[in-house]
Amino acid sequence: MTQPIFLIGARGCGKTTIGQRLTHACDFHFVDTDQVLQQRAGMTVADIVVREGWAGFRARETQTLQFVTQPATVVATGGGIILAEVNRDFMRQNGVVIYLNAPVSVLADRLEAFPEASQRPTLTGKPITEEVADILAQRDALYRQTAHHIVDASACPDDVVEQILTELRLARAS
Ligand SMILES: Nc1ncnc2c1ncn2[C@@H]1O[C@H](COP(=O)(O)OP(=O)(O)O)[C@@H](O)[C@H]1O
Ligand SMILES: O=C(O)C1=C[C@@H](OP(=O)(O)O)[C@@H](O)[C@H](O)C1
Ligand SMILES: [Mg+2]
Repeated sequence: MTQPIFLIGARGCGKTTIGQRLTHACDFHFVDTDQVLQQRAGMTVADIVVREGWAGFRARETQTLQFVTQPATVVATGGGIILAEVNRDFMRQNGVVIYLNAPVSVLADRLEAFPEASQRPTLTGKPITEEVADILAQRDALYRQTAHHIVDASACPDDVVEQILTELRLARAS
C-alpha cells in the first residue's frame, strides 16, 4: 500500500509526534502541513493570523495539503484542516484518514506542557481547557465523518502507532 496516510485530530492529539514515528514503522516520507506552510510563507502561524486572519491561514492550509500529498507519505495535518469540506473530500479520496482521538483532559495537559504558541495562537481567547472543550465539541463530528479509522491517542506513542498499523493491516486483509 502506498496511499498517503492523513492524521487528523485536535491540537495536542499527537499528529506530528505519531506521524514521525509511523513514518519509520512503514517506511513512508513524513510531512507536516503546518511546518511546510510556515516554511513556504516565511512566517509563523501566529504571524499569518495577525496579518491575514484565520481565513488567510485556512486558504494557505488547503493549498499546502494539496501540495504535500504524494504516495508513500504520512501527512500530519493541523487540527482545523477538517473545517473545509474541500479538505475533507480531498483526504478521503486521496488516501487513508486516521482520527487520533483523545479526551479534553489529555489534550489540555499536553498543550499546557508544550504550548508552542507561535504555531498555536489562541482560537477563542479562552483558557486552554475551555478552548479545547469548545473546539472539540465543534469538530468531533467532522473528525469522525472524515476518518476511515479512529484510534485512542491517549495511549503511549508506541501503542498509538501499533493501533494504526493494526487498522491498516485489517483494512488490507478485508
Ligand atoms: N501519545 C502521546 N503520549 C504522550 N505525549 C504525547 C503523545 N502524543 C503527543 N504527545 C506530546 O504532546 C505534545 C503535542 O503533540 P503534537 O504531536 O505536537 O500534537 P499535534 O500535532 O496533534 O498538535 C507534544 O509535546 C508531544 O510530545
Ligand atoms: O486546531 C487548529 O485550528 C490549529 C491547529 C494547529 O496545528 P496542530 O493541531 O498540529 O496543533 C495549527 O494548524 C493552527 O494553529 C490551527
Ligand atoms: Mg502538529
